[in-house]
Amino acid sequence: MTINYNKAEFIRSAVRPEAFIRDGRPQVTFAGRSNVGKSSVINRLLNRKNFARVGATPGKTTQVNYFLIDNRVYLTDLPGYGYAKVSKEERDRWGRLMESYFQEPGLISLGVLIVDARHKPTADDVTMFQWFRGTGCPVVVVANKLDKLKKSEIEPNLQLIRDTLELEEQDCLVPFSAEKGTGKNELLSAISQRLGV
Ligand SMILES: Nc1nc2c(ncn2[C@@H]2O[C@H](COP(=O)(O)OP(=O)(O)OP(=O)(O)O)[C@@H](O)[C@H]2O)c(=O)[nH]1
Repeated sequence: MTINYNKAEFIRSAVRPEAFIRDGRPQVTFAGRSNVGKSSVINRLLNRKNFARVGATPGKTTQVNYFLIDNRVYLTDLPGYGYAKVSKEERDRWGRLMESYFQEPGLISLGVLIVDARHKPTADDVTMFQWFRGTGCPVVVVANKLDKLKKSEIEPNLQLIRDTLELEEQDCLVPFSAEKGTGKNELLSAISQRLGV
């Protein structure tokens, strides 16, 4: 039975590893640089306007947010990274939380890394991709803000993303626009296919 993304509820924010959810349901984990449009992508998937936070002060909160979809699957929202104005203390807190998250076996069923379709992925994007890889889970890469590209720029930019992240044949790169809704169905079916639901 397909997942009903209209049935989504916020469960909790985890600021410490003790609060990570471990109840056996599959978890689809979203990560991305601050301001890449992660909240907008999540809102688009869930057919909501202001469900996941959009446009708040970038990088202000270091917490893992859990949304339960259709009572079956968690959408796990990792705190954004790479925001220059974050204090060292906040960055360290982020690092410790992520270390715990990625080190714990079996937490992630599927990784969704959101990058900016306009730019070469940053060193932080590459690191995050490798962390996902390191868990052994499948990873889907979403190239967001596609609407900001000229048609002629799309293919070269996607290739740059593939090359920089060293994507392999089986890896999925979904061109996406949270603004326009482009790529939504492709992303939903990539998720379903990889979760086997
Ligand atoms: N043109 C365009 N703008 C987008 C798109 N997705 C997001 N934005 C804009 O990008 C800005 C950042 O979006 P957010 O969804 O808040 O980004 P975020 O990654 O969740 O940011 P943090 O809260 O800092 O982690 C907002 O002004 C959005 O309206 C898109 O596909 N196209």
